[in-house]
Amino acid sequence: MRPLFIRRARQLVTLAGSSAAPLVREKMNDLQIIENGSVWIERGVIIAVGPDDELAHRFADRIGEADVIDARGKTVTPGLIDPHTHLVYAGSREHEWTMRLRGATYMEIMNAGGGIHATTKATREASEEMLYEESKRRLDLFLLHGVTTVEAKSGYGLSFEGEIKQLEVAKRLHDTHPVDVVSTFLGAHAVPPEWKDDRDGYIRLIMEVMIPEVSRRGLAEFNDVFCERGVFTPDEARRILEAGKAHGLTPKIHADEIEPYGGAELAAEVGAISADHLLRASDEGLRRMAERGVIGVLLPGTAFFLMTQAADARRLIDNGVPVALATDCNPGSSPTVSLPLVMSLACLHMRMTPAEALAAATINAAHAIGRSHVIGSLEPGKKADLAIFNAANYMQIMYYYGVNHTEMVIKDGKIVVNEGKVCI
Ligand SMILES: N=CN[C@@H](CCC(=O)O)C(=O)O
Ligand SMILES: [Zn+2]
Repeated sequence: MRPLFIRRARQLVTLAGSSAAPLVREKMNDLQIIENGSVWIERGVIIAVGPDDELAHRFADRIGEADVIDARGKTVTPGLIDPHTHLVYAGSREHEWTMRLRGATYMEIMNAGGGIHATTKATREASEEMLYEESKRRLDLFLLHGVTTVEAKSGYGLSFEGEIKQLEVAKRLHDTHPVDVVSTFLGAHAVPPEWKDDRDGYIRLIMEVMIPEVSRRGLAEFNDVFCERGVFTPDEARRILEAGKAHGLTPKIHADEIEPYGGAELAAEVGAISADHLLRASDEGLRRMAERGVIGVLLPGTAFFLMTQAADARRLIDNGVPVALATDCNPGSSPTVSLPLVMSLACLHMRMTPAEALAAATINAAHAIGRSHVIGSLEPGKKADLAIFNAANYMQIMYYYGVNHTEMVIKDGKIVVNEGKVCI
């Protein structure tokens, strides 16, 4: 494999120096930008990052053996990282969207057997092959938007076989697709209809059968619960998350999305790596999250698509909670793969600065999935995962909202998107 030399980026956004701890408060605005910057890559790893003249001098006698990418006029960033998706599912729910547009609420639709239950039915019925193909198409689209790593949750199987099938598909996608897929077990996404009259039986199935087997097979690193009134209570969530911990699965929580429910407090109590959604989190919950270093993963695309007030990102940032951003890609509340659009929404609906949004979708997102030592910034020794945007500066990636500026994506040192097309 020839070395790769990316040269003379108008802005090379490195986010260097934050691998040990996520960026918080004002530090989220410090992107460590190099003007006219270059990157030298060998065998999939970043070897050097710096001003072009410095690197041209250092590698002068090796430039001839390298593939050179001219990034003049472009903005180069770490590959974007999406730390909250429901990537693997079958079917779609546009008819429910129409019902919501006519006034039905998300929870009403779910309680009437639609929502998560509808996607669970479709996902259970899909063959592993169909599930793989549908999810692979979505993963291609993520890549085309500059995303090189996604977290992917199960939670549409809601049975032993169904959950394992989803996680197996996620693993196969990770093994076969350039985008890295990091798996989270979400057996506690909803109580499936067949367990309606014995919810404790379902919770015990999760704790005593699913979690041990998911862990034994190495199918997930994280364990998540949809902790919301009418779904799983904080006490139930605590039991499930503690059971996961006992089997080496790190907790994550869907917390305080629809009403204040103690999810943020629980995230801090169990030592979750992240608490996600947080639209209605209490001040006390956020204070405890900041104290324990729990990342707040915010999902402004979900609030936008559910037509509700977005999370108060400023309140999180001012309280010292490290913030990451994600698409929440799923067929019910956020059917998008565009992390750049989510970054625009973070600015427009949550008043994050473009710098904060980019930090939240790179290094802080890496922290939210326990990968900050390998991805999320452009530094020697890290994976060579980069996105090249047809934008004169990082702000334009978000300012021209709804436009996909991704021109090239480098994954593990290989060009996998060129001129806006997947070229694997
Ligand atoms: N809130 C719960 N889970 C998903 C939605 C899943 C669905 O509607 O299918 C979310 O994060 O928004
Ligand atoms: Zn979710």
